Amino acid sequence: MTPHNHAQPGDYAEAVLLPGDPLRAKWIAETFLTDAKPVNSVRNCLGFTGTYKGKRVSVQATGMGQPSLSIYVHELINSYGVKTLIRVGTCGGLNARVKVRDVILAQAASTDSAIVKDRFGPYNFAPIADFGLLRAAAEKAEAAGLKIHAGNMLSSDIFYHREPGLEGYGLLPDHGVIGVEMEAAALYTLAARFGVKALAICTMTDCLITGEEISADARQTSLTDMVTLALEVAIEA
Ligand SMILES: O=P(O)(O)O[C@H]1O[C@H](CO)[C@@H](O)[C@H]1O
Ligand SMILES: O=c1cc[nH]c(=O)[nH]1
Repeated sequence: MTPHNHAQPGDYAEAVLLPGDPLRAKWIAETFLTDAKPVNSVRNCLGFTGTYKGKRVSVQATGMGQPSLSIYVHELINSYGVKTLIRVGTCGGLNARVKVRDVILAQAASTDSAIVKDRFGPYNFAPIADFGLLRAAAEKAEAAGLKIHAGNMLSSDIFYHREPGLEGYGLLPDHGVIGVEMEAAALYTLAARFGVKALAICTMTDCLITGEEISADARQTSLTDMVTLALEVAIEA
């Protein structure tokens, strides 16, 4: 069907979860979905469709970074008719309020990426989450007693900055940017361009202030909270 996806038309549900990691996509399909079937394995960027609480839902890995996510998201929207895209990612923490294992809803996504900046000429476009998805996620998290933070995420093209810790992020932490990952701004920009809904939910796995990192076991548990929240939002979108 596309250079990056051999799924057939109709293979994807209208709502798709988007982890960066293909093995996280497999884990989500095997752990949370009923009757999950593989729909894509081109480049090992795995995709699956199954059901959650009786509703059809898919999961598709995007790889790391905004160019990679943009390819998968562009094709999911334009070749497979996907209408709701929810990223389920990991992120670094830029604010002392956010503790490892906390879940962040990316209300907006700042970026250093040319993939967003170069599109709008003299304007600074503000990539934002779909308000309905954001509100649903906040309400469901609260009802479940899950601690969340909603705020401005940084989607950076750079994982390893030259400067250590927070120094690589300039004035952003002082302006309320609470976490750093590598995809949400491109996801929000594509969703805006094609008139579909998107939200990025991330678990904070490494704090750039304290250096604290999440263990493999704890990571699994925390990702369960995030994935369950994303699935609950996806089936009602
Ligand atoms: O865990 P994922 O979803 O891949 O997200 C984060 O992890 C990767 C970097 O380690 C980047 O893709 C970043 O956005
Ligand atoms: O992109 C990412 C993801 C996790 N931690 C970081 O510092 N950056």
